[in-house]
Amino acid sequence: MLFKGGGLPHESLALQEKLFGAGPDYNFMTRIERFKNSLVRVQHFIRCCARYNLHDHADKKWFEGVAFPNEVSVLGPHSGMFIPTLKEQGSEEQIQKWVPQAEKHQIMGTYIQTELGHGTFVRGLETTATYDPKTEEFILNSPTLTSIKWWPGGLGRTCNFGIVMALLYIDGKNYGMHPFVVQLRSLKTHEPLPGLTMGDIGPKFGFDTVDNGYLQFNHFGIPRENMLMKYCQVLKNGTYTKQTRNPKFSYGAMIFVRSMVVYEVAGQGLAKACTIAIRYSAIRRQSELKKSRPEPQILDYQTQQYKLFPLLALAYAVWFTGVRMKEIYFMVNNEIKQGHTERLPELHAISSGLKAFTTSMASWGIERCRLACGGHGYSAASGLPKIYVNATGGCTYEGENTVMLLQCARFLMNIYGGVKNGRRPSGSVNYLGERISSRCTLTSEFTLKSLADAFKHRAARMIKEASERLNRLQASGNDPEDSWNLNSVVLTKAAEAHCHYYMVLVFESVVESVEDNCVKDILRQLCQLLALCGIQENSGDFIQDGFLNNDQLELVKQKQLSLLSEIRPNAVLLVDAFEFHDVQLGSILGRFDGNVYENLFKWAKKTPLNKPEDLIHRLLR
Ligand SMILES: CCCCCCCCCC/C=C\CCCCCCCC(=O)SCCNC(=O)CCNC(=O)[C@H](O)C(C)(C)COP(=O)(O)OP(=O)(O)OC[C@H]1O[C@@H](n2cnc3c(N)ncnc32)[C@H](O)[C@@H]1OP(=O)(O)O
Ligand SMILES: Cc1cc2nc3c(=O)[nH]c(=O)nc-3n(C[C@H](O)[C@H](O)[C@H](O)COP(=O)(O)OP(=O)(O)OC[C@H]3O[C@@H](n4cnc5c(N)ncnc54)[C@H](O)[C@@H]3O)c2cc1C
Repeated sequence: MLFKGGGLPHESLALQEKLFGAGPDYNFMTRIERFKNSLVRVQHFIRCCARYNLHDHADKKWFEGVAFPNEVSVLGPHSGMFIPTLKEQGSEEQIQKWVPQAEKHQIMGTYIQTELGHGTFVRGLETTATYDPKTEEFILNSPTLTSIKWWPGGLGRTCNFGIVMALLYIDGKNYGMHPFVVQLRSLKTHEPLPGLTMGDIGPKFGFDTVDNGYLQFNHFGIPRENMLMKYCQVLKNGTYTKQTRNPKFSYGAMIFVRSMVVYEVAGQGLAKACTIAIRYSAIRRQSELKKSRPEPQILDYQTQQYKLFPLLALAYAVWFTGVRMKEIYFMVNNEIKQGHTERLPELHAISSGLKAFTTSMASWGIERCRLACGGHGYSAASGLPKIYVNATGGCTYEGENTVMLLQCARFLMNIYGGVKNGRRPSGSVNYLGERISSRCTLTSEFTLKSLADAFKHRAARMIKEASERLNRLQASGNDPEDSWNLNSVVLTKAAEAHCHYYMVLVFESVVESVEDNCVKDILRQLCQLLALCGIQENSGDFIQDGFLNNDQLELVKQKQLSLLSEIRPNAVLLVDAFEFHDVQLGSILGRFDGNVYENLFKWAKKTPLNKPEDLIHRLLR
């Protein structure tokens, strides 16, 4: 209950739905079967929403976790991007027109931005929306091969609507990228409308249950009222008006999803992988620690603990950081709605930075969990391959991670430059205005404060050095853009250090807020381990300026190792506390009842390759 709040009743309801709990095994299906199966589940999910009166997004999420374990369904882009963009960018009239239909799933939409030639560089998108005052229509067109829309989830076969991001042209003038609501398929026949060429982009690394698609416009007309007009309007006669506003408001959908991904993708994915690997390591016995004694649980090997417990600590850290990220998003978004846009740059920076930092760490961590399960980890029965291929998508979608770190760094450079000119920073960067001690206060006690301070020192120093290096590159004759590029590796590392500090700080604040002393002690150990592993893995950053010395580094190593033994008795309980149901884990290795071998054997017998009458059998006979 530490994590889930009021979610459990909905989860139990979802688990009672036979269609979600049973059915064919995902691992034995072809891609088309996986997709069809997911659609059947989507329809059943929609029926459940009506039956149980599920309107609140959080309530629906509990159902989705059971209905679509470790995968994204076409409901992801619909409820995560289509509806939020309508709500955030539409006028009151437009919201009234489309949101109720979308929420009742009478129309299904997606977010159509990326093109064959451009994903990262949004200003390089080529799709045009040209206003024709005679017909009062926007004419959408794909002028080049590279302008074909490519990737949007649900576009291939499912969605009948989409929000298309396109360059607005009026009277030959380009007004930049704007969002347009576009009907894509007939509501009667589900066929693509004339003027549209569309389909699925083909098999991918993961995301089998999503029909990521392509879309080419051939001078396709949509009514004037279909441009989302909360912030900008095109009047009937073609006059363009806009509220005084930040032009980056049209990037709002991206900030929203980035903010959600930290918890929904990185936090959940890594916590599930740790649950599987740690439970399995308590079941699996191998080799001998002492002659003539029973084989130990592999979790008793220090090296196994060294692989898994830092990841467990990371899973908790990312989970807590994800919860905090969501809170910050909703807080700042409310401020923005009331006209206070001051914190938008910080929100953009922290959501970009944390999205990148946590999805990269989680992706790496999930793969480590798989390796820690030995041979059985390589089997699809472990559930880990599916978790990995879907979670690692988060490193690319919604802004490729390096690019996102550079956006975070850009903000950090702006803030640091401001501090040099006497401005006081606030929020997540207020430490850049502090006098940071160059003396390390770490002692063998390793208080959370002293650990967080070490990360603060590292982030502040790396940001300062990145800024100074940028200035030096410019002073030596490089233009600002070349200087940025020549400094970009250093900049991404500074952004990572900032995010790392933020994560340690969030974890520390959670530990401080816990009242139960026993829980507090255990969480403190995890937080210490997270921080100590961070110091050791990045030790160069901490010793480069003499902040940490060799003796202290030795203490760090010793404490890390002693924490492994301290955490061991609680390790299984700590993953059980995530409260994932077996259905959500989709893993034989991670089963709650521990019946691993018996079920692996049953599962293997069911594999389609063992069916007697098939082509392979005839060929081999
Ligand atoms: C309770 C509710 C729960 C709901 C749950 C929802 C569930 C969601 C979870 C989802 C889980 C799974 C679903 C997954 C489904 C997959 C969906 C994937 C969808 C997509 O991928 S959509 C396509 C996404 N595309 C991108 O992200 C493109 C990335 N590129 C960019 O964003 C930009 O091009 C850029 C890299 C940021 C550069 O932009 P630009 O060139 O315009 O800007 P500059 O670099 O020149 O900077 C200028 C200036 O603007 C600032 N800035 C940039 N972006 C923003 C922004 N978004 N907001 C505010 N400010 C921004 C920048 O910092 C500069 O500022 P400065 O001049 O320095 O002050
Ligand atoms: C599973 C999945 C689902 C998706 N769903 C959607 C969707 O629903 N809707 C939608 O519109 N899009 C969607 N996308 C597209 C996605 O948003 C883009 O793929 C993503 O933004 C990355 O852009 P890109 O493909 O252009 O990468 P590229 O920019 O081509 O990246 C390639 C490499 O170039 C580097 N690079 C690029 N620019 C810079 C730079 N300025 N500085 C330094 N390095 C740089 C990157 O770091 C990376 O290493 C999806 C993608 C995936 C994988």
